[in-house]
Amino acid sequence: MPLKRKRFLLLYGSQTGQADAITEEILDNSAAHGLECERHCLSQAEKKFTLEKETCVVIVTSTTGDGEPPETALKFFRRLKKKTHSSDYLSHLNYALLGLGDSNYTNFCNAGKTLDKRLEELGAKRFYLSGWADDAVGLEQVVEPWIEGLFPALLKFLSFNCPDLSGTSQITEICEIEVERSHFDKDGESSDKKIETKITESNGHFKEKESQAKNTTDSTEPNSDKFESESSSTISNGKGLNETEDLVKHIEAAYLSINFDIDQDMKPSLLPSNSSAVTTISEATVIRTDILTSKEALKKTLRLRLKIGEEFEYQPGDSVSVYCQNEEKEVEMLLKRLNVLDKADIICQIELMKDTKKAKAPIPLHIPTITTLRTLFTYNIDIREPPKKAVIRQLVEGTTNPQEKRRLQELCSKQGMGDYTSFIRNPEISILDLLLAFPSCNPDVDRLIESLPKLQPRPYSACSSPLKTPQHLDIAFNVINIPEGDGRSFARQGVCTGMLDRVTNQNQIREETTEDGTNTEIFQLQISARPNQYFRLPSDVSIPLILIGPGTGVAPFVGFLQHREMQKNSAEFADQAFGEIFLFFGCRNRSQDFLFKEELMRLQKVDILSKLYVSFSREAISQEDPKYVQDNIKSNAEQVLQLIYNQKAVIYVCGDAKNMAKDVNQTFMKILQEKKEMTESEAKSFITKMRLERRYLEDVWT
Ligand SMILES: Cc1cc2nc3c(=O)[nH]c(=O)nc-3n(C[C@H](O)[C@H](O)[C@H](O)COP(=O)(O)O)c2cc1C
Repeated sequence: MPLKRKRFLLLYGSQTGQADAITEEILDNSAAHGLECERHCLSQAEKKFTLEKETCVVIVTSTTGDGEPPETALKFFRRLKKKTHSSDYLSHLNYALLGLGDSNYTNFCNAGKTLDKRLEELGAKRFYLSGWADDAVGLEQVVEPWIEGLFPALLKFLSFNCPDLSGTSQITEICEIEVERSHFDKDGESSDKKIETKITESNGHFKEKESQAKNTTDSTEPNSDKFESESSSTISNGKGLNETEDLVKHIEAAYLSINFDIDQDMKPSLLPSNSSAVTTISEATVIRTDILTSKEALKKTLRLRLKIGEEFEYQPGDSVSVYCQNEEKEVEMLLKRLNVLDKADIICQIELMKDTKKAKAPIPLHIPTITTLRTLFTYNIDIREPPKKAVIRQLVEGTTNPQEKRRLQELCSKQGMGDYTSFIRNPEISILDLLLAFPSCNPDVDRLIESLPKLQPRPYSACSSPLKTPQHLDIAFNVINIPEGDGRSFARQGVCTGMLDRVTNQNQIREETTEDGTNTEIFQLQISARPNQYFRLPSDVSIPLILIGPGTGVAPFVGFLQHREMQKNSAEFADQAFGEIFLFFGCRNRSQDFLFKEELMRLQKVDILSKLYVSFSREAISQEDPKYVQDNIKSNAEQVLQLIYNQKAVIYVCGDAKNMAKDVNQTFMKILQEKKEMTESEAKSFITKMRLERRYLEDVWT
């Protein structure tokens, strides 16, 4: 009788596909370690798996929104949260947890951390140290060592707990695993030091012993040259090719094949039939496009008016996901570089390879089975995202020139982590850039389809109110322009903002007007609603609002203000007192990028907006002139604190997470210390309390 393989359950909660891809990798590695792995999305709880029946689970979950679990995991989290669960509810369960997050957000890895805490509260035991991977510095810095250490931990745990092997159900032996990981303190602040963490398990408890080690990523500086520069010797550290090869992980087993020998009358589909399993996709028509910035402005900001169907529901504060497509020219260049231009428009079928060695390989959810290569690379696959190391590993296979091969090996090796960050991740190198820089690399298209990620829809905040324009929804965004250089072989626009700019180009209007405008049907878009559970107006209209949104961060607040205007004018709220609204907006220059200027001034005139504070960063001459939103918050500290203290105002922050949201937070800390004579820790607790009460809300992006 064949020996029964040791089994574990693998779960993922993913918003944009990274946790999904990471668990794919774990699944792929499981068979090689002689383990049986059952992988499910957290949305499948109670359908495909039940935690109550499991003994060993590995969970990878990201965080989204303002510290929330991915949408697909919400139900799972809610179920675990139930107060009726006893403290030994999951005492039979042993788990390993990897949280994905981004330390630019205040609640770093909050979903993972909340889950970790809850599992512990319910009696589950960790058999491996929880990892917190940071997208701000590169997930792989934690993910790779975490996965490397996971398998020995799993094998050790399952050996002692697998009845057919040891006959014991208790962990009796000390499990010692060494992992290197980036370290984050309790507040989610990223430390630039690499921590060597020694985990020692004894009777189900872990002790952490930390010693600082050198940060490997700071040894190389970005280099704008092609990749075969002298820096290759920096990575290889004097070691020969064979030694580097040892460190390149195995290539995932091939599992997809493209069949061109099919009925050419079949209709290719743009989206796979199962792509809308969780989300409802609706049609919207762009009926008006305004340029909100002047010709002289550094960036072009567009406002698009979308005609939506009755079924499309949203609230101010919500976002809308726009399904986008890659630029025609870029797709053409890539297909050409892959030597498949001659087959690009032939209808083909994407099939599972009959003899694949990949365990339980499904056709990825984002890939339609009947398609053409051009359709696939235009609508379904992300060709811009810097190639992950798994993709580079595949490129190594298809590369003939030894020097190029070696360089690619280095870039996806453990030692090449620093170079990967400097040369691929930071300059946002695309698969096409990489292929153009490595001319002897000719990968199989089938393999690339397997490993390139899904082209994700892009979220934009609604900047309108359904009360004011029930048939329309407005969005506003900067058109992203990325220059050539730093390894990028050509100048490009952002995938979605570039697409929206191109398709509306002929119909863009510059003067801002508040009238309904043209109703020419410009372009048909596919969209889905992305509700923002907390970033909403309070139902009590008497609560004052402090809105902080420089640049396009002001977008949701235009929706908030229009909504309040409609409420104020309606019979339903006739006898109600409305709370004050302060808006802190910031831009470079009043004549160039004062977005929604007319509309905001109108809203102030009709007394919806109580105070409009605008800072112009490029106009400030003296030290006293407010440069940024936080400067205006500081100079109006008394009034702001009065609203917060005496009237329980809600603070909303929207825009750049990297600098602005952090600076605003710091400013509130400072004014609380200065004006309310708090200590630093009291001010911190005050803001934390406001966050917990959902009175300090952020909708920020990196
Ligand atoms: C809209 C949005 C909101 C996010 N909010 C947070 C957050 O509050 N805390 C955090 O640590 N990471 C946050 N992130 C970062 C993601 O967790 C991180 O990029 C992760 O790798 C995504 O994994 P996924 O693709 O599996 O969802 C956010 C990302 C996006 C796009």
